[in-house]
This record gives sequence, structure tokens and C-alpha cells, in this order.
Amino acid sequence: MWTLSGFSDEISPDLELQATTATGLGLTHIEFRSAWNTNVLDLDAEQLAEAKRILDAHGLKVSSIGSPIGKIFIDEDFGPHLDRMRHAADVAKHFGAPYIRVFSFFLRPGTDPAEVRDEVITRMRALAEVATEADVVLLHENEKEIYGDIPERCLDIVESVDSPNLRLAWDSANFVQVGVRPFSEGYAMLRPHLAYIQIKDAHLADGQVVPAGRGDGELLDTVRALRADGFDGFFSLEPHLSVTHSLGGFSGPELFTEAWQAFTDMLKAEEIPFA
Ligand SMILES: O=C(O)c1ccc(O)c(O)c1
Repeated sequence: MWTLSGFSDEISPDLELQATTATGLGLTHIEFRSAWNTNVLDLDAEQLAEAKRILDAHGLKVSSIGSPIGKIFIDEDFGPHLDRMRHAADVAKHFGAPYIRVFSFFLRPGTDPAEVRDEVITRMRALAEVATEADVVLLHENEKEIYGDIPERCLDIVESVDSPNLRLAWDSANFVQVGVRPFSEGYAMLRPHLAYIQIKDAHLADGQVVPAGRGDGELLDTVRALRADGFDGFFSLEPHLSVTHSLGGFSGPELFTEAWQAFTDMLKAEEIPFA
């Protein structure tokens, strides 16, 4: 059974409204990125307890911590970031989340990815070791302006680190925004390592983010192939329909609902059951 989740902070900064909107759409899980305009890794102990209380009251589980780990420049100090990774593992435990979404470090403009490749792999391996100790699984999300932006570099990371605690999240829109046709150019290569799918689409011509199926993200081909080869995991709505920035996006309840509608219409047309 495919399970829907979503970046509910795109609904509202108010966690109570995030939860009521998510459950109103039938979601059983959210991907926790922020609440009360505070990143999930910056919530204090009291806020974390309150967040857990709200989610429990609505019967919502956390599919993944939508962390910003790996969204620092590759030449920035790694020590404090590794401590933040340890905190992320504690936060995942707190919410009972099986996954933590991470990135593979911003490159300074003009940097040849090959120059920083070894440092990226060293750091990703260190992050994966923290995950192994904490018994959580990291999901590397492909993203613009980081090392792992195109399928070949995502594959390099996951194969080089070679840990069961580092797998891949797939973001079609982010691939489109770096000029990649996700299904045609990335699916076969990355499928063995895919554990989690972000639902976001975009136009190749200008990178504009659009609801699932309306852009060049080849979502329909991807969905059909995932069903055909037995994928069984989370699909996380990340609409980015109103505002988008380097650490997230915003949609509001109506546009979040529109994104949910577009994707669930696709699943229904394909007769794919989901929860
Ligand atoms: O959660 C984030 O940090 C984030 C920001 C921008 C994106 O395009 C994205 O996919 C994720």
C-alpha cells in the first residue's frame, strides 16, 4: 500500500492547522520540517513535546524529519553540523520517524563538483554513521546547487557511502530544475536505492513548480514504473506552489489541497490504492 505524507508546514506555520488540514485530506503521516516558523531542529524541548502532543491528538505519524542537514556550504565547518545531525537523530526518535531527509552540501557558485566530491562523500559517510548508531535511515534528496543535483551524482553518493542507513529520496521537480528529465534519465539508475518519493513537478522551460502531472517531471511514467516494480513506500506532497526558497516553500491550505488533489487524481486514474 502506498502511503501519502506531506510537508505540512506548507499549509501554515500553525501546527494545529497543519494537523487538521492534513487529517481532513485523509493523511495519516506528515513530513515534519517546521512549526511556528521554526525549523524542526530548532524547536526547544517544550515545543517538541507540544508538537508530539498535537500530532498524537490528531492520530498523525511522522514519515520523515524534513531536516536541513547538508544545506550548508561544503567549505563550512562540519563539526557543529555533525552535532546537529545527532540532534536530528534524537528528534526522529522523539517523533518515532523512520527517516531523516538530508542534502549533500551547497557548492559555491562556479565550483567544479569533482573538486569537492571526496569531501562530500566523507561527510555523507559521517552522517550515515550517526544514523546507523541511532537506527534511523537518511534519505538524500536531490536538490539544485548541492553536490547531489543530477542522477549520476546521487548514485555516486549512495554507492560510495554504501550504507543501508543512507538511501535516496526522489524529487522530480528538483531534477527538472537542473535540466534533467527525471524518469527518462534517472529512474533506472536510481531505482535500486529509492526509498521515498517527494511529489513535486516543474516546467523545464523556466523551472516553475506546478501540481503533479502538469510539468515535465514525468510523474505519470514514474508512478507507473514504481507500481510495476513493486515500490512500497511514502509519497510526500511538497507543493511549493506559492513561495519557494532555499530552505523550503509555502502553499497555504488551498494550494496544498490542490496539490493533493492532482496527485490523488493520478493515483485514482491508475487504480493505485493509497492510504
Ligand atoms: O525543504 C527544503 O529545504 C527544500 C527547499 C527547496 C526545495 O526545492 C526542496 O525540495 C526542499
